[in-house]
Amino acid sequence: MENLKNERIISAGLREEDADIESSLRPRKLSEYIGQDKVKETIGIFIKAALQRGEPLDHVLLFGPPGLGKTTLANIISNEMGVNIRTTAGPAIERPGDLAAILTNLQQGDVLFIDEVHRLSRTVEEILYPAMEDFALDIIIGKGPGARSIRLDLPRFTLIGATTRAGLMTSPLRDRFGVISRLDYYRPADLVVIITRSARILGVPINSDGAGEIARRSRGTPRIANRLLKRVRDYAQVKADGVINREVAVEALEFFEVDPLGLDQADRRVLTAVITKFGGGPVGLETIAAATGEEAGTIEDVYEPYLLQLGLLARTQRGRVATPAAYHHLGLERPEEKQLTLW
Ligand SMILES: Nc1ncnc2c1ncn2[C@@H]1O[C@H](COP(=O)(O)OP(=O)(O)OP(=O)(O)O)[C@@H](O)[C@H]1O
Repeated sequence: MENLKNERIISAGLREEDADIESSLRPRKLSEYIGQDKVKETIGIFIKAALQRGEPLDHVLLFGPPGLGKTTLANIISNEMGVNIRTTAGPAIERPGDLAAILTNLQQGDVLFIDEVHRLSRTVEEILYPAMEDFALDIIIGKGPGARSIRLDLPRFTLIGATTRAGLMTSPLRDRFGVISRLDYYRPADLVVIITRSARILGVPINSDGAGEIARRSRGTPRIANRLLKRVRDYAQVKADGVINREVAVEALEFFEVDPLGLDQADRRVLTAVITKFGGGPVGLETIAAATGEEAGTIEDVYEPYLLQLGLLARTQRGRVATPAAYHHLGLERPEEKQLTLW
């Protein structure tokens, strides 16, 4: 499923093709971080207060869908605090010893960024509790009745945890973060600013209508916006004069089969099946899966969230239902309307 998610041009996950531009496009200062005003303001206040007191920043938990800028924000925080950042991810820390090694190598004030923090194992998490709370590491020496615990002091550090699934985190871990910030999908106007900035850095000529068209089809996600910009740039270079205006953007995105709402063919196939094969629903997930040749889990995790968010699909107790907006978007007639025309 991970693979399938990533095969799509509009997937929010990190793809190999993003790697070359992601680091060059990443804003370095809080003032360059676009959108997410509430999060930016909150973090800005905490950074300022910590700097004034000459103390490390409290632990920060960032949560929200992939590609919205959690890693970017963690790097900005360390930059603004003037400290080093050490980056790792939940699944990469397999044993308690791995985490102990990382923690004992930190300097005073350093940021430890743990992506996918909800995927830490319980035994690793238990090492983290005293580390976050008391800046201490409890080590057990020996085995059986003779075993004893010694406490090692750690430098005062800031843990920044990132997760797409805050609900999967244990509450003892969640409770140890002093600052919890939720990142939300970006408004098209913010994405226009991000796309225009990225185009400037990449040296791509674009006007505001061109940026607007890419923004509307980017699913509220900067990572997708930057990826679409790159694809449209190639198209503009080969099929037009290199300049991205609305016409070129529309043509290119249609060529890549990303429609005006940011849906690709796979999203439309699911939606069309609900309408044309099941009269618009309600229809169960398993039945949609059988009709489209996808797995039920994939539909639920990959396709459905964005369709629900756009209000094209609704979840009812009896199954999934296509909304009037879905008929409208696909240019299909609703059954009631058909009856009316018959009369
Ligand atoms: N607020 C922003 N302003 C400008 N660019 C942004 C912003 N947020 C993200 N980006 C761009 O989007 C790309 C993806 O961001 P980032 O890697 O931080 O996402 P993420 O939320 O950590 O995703 P994941 O958790 O999937 O790794 C970055 O290359 C960055 O250039």
